Amino acid sequence: MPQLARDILLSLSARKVHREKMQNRIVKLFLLISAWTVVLAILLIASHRFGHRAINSQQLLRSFSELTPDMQNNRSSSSSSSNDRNIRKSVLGNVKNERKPRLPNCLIIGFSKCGTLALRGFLSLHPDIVSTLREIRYFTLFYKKGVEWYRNQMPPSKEGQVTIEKTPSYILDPEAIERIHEYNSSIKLIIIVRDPITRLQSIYSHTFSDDPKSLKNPTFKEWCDENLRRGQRVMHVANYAPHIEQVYKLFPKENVLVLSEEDLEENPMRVMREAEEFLGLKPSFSKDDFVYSKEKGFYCFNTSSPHYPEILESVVLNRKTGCLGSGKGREHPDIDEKFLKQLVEVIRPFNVRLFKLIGKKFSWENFKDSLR
Ligand SMILES: Nc1ncnc2c1ncn2[C@@H]1O[C@H](COP(=O)(O)OS(=O)(=O)O)[C@@H](OP(=O)(O)O)[C@H]1O
Repeated sequence: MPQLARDILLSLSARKVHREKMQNRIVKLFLLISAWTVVLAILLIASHRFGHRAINSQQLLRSFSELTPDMQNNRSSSSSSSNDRNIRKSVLGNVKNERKPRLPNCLIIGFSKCGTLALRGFLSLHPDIVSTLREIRYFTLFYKKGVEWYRNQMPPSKEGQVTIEKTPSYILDPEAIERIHEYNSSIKLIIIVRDPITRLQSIYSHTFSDDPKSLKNPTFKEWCDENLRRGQRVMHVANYAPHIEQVYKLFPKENVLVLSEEDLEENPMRVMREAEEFLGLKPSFSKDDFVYSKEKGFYCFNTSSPHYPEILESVVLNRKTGCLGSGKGREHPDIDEKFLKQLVEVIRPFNVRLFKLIGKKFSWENFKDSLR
C-alpha cells in the first residue's frame, strides 16, 4: 500500500474513534441534564406543595416586606399564581395571630377591696381578653424599669385581643394617672367602687386578718375614729370622687367605665355584658360560666364550663370549687347603729358628689334611706 493510502486510512480510523468519543460525551451530558431536570421538577413540585409550611413565617414575611409596595403589587397582580397570594395571606395571618406579650390596652385602676380581682378574673373568661395574673404596679412603683419591662410582664396575646392589667392603687396616685395618660391617652380604664362603709369594713378585716379575734385589735369604731382624727383612711377610702375627677381631667369619659362591686356580686353576667360593650368585644359570656356558691356567698367560676381550664392560667383560685381564695369574703365587723348613723352622715355628701360626677347611682345598702 502506498504511504498516502495508509495515512488516509489511519486518519479515518482516528476520526472514527474521536466521533465515538464525542457521541459518548453528548449522551452522558444529555443524561446528566435529564437527571437534573427530573430533580428540579421534583423539588419544584415539593416546594409548591409543602414549601410555605416549611419556611419560617417570619423569614417569609420579612422577604415580602423587603419588597417595595410597588413590587408587592406587581407581584400579586402580575403573578398568575394565586398561590403566592395565599402564601402571603397565610403568613400575614400567622404573624397577626402570633401570641406574644403586648402592652395593655385596658387597665383596672381601682379601687382596692371593691372586687377588682373577681372583675379581672371574670373578664378573662372572654376569648378576646387576656390579663396579668398579678398586679404589676408599673405606673406607681416600677415606672423607671421602662415600657419594655412592662410589656414583658404581660401574658402572650394575639393581635386584636384586649390585654388587661389591674393595679387598684393607680387611682390613688395622680402621678400614676398622668403617666398612664402619657403612655396611652386613648386607653380604656375600668374603675369599680363599693358602698364606702362596706369597703371600710373590708379593709378593717383585711388589716387584722392575721389574728382577727385578738383583743389587742381596736374595735371597728376605734379604728375609724382614729383614722377620722388623723383625717386619713375614712376620708380617703370613702371619698371616691376626687380620685375619679383626676381621671376625668385627662381621659374622655367614654373611655372610663365605672362599675359597682354590689352589681358584680349580684349579677356578674350583667356586669360582664357592660364591660364587653365598653371594650367593643363581641358578646361571649354565658350564664353557664358562673355558678353561685352558697358557702362562699359569691358567684364562682363554673368548673364544668368549657372555658374553665383556660381560666386557671389567669386567676389563682380554689381549683375544686372555682371560687377565689380565702382572702375574699372575710367576715366583716359589726357596726353599732349609732356609729353607723354617724358614718352615713359623714360619707353621704361624698356619694352625692360621686353620683353627680359619674352620672349614675348605685343602690348602696347603708345609704338606702339617706339617698332617696
Ligand atoms: N365573685 C366574687 N368572688 C370573690 N370576691 C368577690 C366577688 N365579687 C365581689 N367580691 C369582693 O371582692 C372583694 C375584694 O376586692 P378586691 O379583689 O378588689 O381586693 S384587693 O384590693 O385586690 O385586695 C371581697 O371583699 P371582702 O368580702 O371584704 O373580702 C369580696 O367582697
